[in-house]
Amino acid sequence: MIKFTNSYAQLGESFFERILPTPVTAPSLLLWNDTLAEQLELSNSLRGDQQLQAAIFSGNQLPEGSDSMALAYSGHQFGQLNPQLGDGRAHLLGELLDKQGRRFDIQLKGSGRTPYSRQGDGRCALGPALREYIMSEAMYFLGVPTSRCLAVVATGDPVYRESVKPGAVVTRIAASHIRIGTFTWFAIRKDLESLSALLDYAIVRHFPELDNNAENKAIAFLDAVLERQITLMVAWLRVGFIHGVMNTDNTAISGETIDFGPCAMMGSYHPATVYSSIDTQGRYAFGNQPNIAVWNLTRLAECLIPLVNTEEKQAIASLEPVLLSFSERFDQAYFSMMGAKLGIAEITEQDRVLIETLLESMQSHELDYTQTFHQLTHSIKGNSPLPDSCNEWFAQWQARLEPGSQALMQANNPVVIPRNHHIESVLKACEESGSTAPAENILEVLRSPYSEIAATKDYQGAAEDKDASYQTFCGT
Ligand SMILES: Nc1ncnc2c1ncn2[C@@H]1O[C@H](COP(=O)(O)OP(=O)(O)OP(=O)(O)O)[C@@H](O)[C@H]1O
Ligand SMILES: [Mg+2]
Repeated sequence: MIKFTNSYAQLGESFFERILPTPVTAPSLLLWNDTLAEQLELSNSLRGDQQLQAAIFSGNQLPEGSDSMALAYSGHQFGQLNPQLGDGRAHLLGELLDKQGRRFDIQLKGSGRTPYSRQGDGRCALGPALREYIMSEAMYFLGVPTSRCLAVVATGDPVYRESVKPGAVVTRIAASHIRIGTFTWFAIRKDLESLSALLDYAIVRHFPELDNNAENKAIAFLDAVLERQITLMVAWLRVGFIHGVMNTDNTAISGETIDFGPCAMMGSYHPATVYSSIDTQGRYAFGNQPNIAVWNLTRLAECLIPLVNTEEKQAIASLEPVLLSFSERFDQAYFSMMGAKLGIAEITEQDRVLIETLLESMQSHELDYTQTFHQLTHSIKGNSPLPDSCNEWFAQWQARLEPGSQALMQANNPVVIPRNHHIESVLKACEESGSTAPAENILEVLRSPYSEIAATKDYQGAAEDKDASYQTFCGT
């Protein structure tokens, strides 16, 4: 038996709608994350029974102890408030404790309509389900805080997008699904009781080190969420990740990456890199992500105002310094990370110049972000892999290196990332052949992104056109 617990359900009816997944015609298990299943102690109860796994993780069979629900949340989408979002195609089955006692949500995505579906069909196409699985797995092994996937189950039903696609349900595991938009849901409805209960719950679940009885707990909470967002942004910037749709409904309080809809990896270094077809203004461009994180945190701070002080002005005066601290704290964390990418453990003012100069050259020469740092890692005692105009920079950098530099660089510079064109061709191959072998092959490589295995070289190459024409799409 799966040992579900349902702590979120205890928050009460204003937080969700109880709703069962809609059954599918012919569930068949495509991907199964054995290590994750093991970590969640699921393996014994499922006994490697693929039919049972397919039945449960398509939504056809509700496991005992599960309390299936769609969660309520709002969200600022591209800066505009959408008060009425919520899980329109997802069902939280319940929570599981892993071997270390950490609590995780088990959620189906693509599992049918809910009261929050609006015009949507509640479904997910196979390609995006596989994409979410592969990308989140890659991020996890790159060392980026992220939700993960346990399974992808084909439904046997068509989904209607720009063309007819095979449908799938993806099972997501996350530290929780509390989003900034969850706070917004209650704040804009002026439901202070629920808002306050949500804050208490989020503190217990994600920040147990904070004192839930402290008078200033909302401020301490904002500070803790902000710290996790800084860690997340720095991790994204380290590996070249572009989330693509950093709306407040896609920003988890836990600080994990969630929603891999239109995400992509940057090829050639340029802070303005955008691949999402709907992000015409570059709001969610690679280098703009930290700015958006602050923007999103400001929306969270607004929700917290009534919990800080009945005097709005005083509440704002207490919350504002936390938001204002982002810039300096992020700056420190960012340059420290970039220093590590260059093998420098403790960076100085001069090192900052060294970092910025390199980035400028990479931008003007359109150098590949991942390949350049990987090559630098291997050129510590060798020749420069950079264009001749960077020779002076290269000499300065080499002179700055320390005994631990190479190990530091190896730990911070992946040898392989889930490159856009490789991911797309894997998804296409899976869709056309009906086999998941191409996905399993790339996953094997992406699960050791800091060391080269036999197949790594097949996935290291940049796209011929440097992704100039690459586009990602939302709502798939
Ligand atoms: N096919 C669909 N049917 C119903 N609702 C949908 C569908 N696709 C997206 N939505 C809803 O639209 C909103 C925005 O979608 P978005 O693409 O950000 O999220 P998502 O990928 O579905 O889910 P998540 O953020 O949980 O990963 C969400 O409320 C989502 O539930
Ligand atoms: Mg979303």
